[in-house]
Amino acid sequence: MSATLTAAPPPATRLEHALEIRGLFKEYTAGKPVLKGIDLAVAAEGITAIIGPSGTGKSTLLRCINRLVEPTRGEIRLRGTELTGLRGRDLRLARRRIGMVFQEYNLVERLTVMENVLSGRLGYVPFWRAWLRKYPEADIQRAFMLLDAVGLPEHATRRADALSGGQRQRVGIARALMQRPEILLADEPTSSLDPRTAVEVLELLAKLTAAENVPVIINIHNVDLAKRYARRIVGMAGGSVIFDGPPEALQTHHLQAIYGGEDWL
Ligand SMILES: Nc1ncnc2c1ncn2[C@@H]1O[C@H](COP(=O)(O)OP(=O)(O)OP(=O)(O)O)[C@@H](O)[C@H]1O
Repeated sequence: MSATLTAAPPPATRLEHALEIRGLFKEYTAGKPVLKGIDLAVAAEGITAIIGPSGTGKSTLLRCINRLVEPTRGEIRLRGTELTGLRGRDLRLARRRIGMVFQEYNLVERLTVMENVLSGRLGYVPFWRAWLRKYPEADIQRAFMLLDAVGLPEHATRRADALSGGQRQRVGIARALMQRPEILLADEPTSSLDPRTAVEVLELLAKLTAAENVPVIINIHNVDLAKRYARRIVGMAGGSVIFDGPPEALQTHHLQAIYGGEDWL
């Protein structure tokens, strides 16, 4: 199916978009595209949830945005900056504008919680400062503020490997916000967490990103959570966007089109 089932959210001017993706293709193997011409404009605020079956290209899409995966062709603009084709220093500068939260947290296990949060500034501080762990005082103050905001003020000096999954993901969120990103990408951030902790983590993510005016794109398997926290749902199937609209517009027949079949509903 190639047509999008529901019209995109109301038209907005270019300035209202944090990110614009046009005609994005990704082929890991020549001639076998995983992403088949994605067009997506992401508003400068709120959570956009990407749902879709395993293997449909959701992670590939997020990873094309921060160039962990090299797009085959197409355009990706972050507030006007074309990201595809950037190299070296320009790519590093662009990457620090994009925060990332991972399913498996990606913390440095042997470092403290505070050091992990401060590592969000690695793209900004000179190498020697990071090496000597001499971060500017303003960064340290902000790290304490963020640790407080994610509910872990008393854990600053604990090693990351001493934390629970939910606590680790809170550190992951604090680290991403430490970057002061212009957009935050979250790839299945709650898939490794129990249902209650997943809600707590999403609640926190929604609250903090709203407070800091950071738009979020989240890949998420749990459709109920997507509908609860996102202002926009993007449904992918077979490497294409086949639904794009507000949560209340997502109906059973859309889910059947996205995930296939009907016996599971
Ligand atoms: N590095 C890679 N090299 C080759 N193929 C890859 C690579 N990464 C992903 N793929 C393939 O691309 C397709 C899309 O994978 P991707 O991880 O983007 O899907 P997904 O929708 O995020 O899946 P899931 O929900 O299970 O995480 C899959 O067929 C996968 O096997």
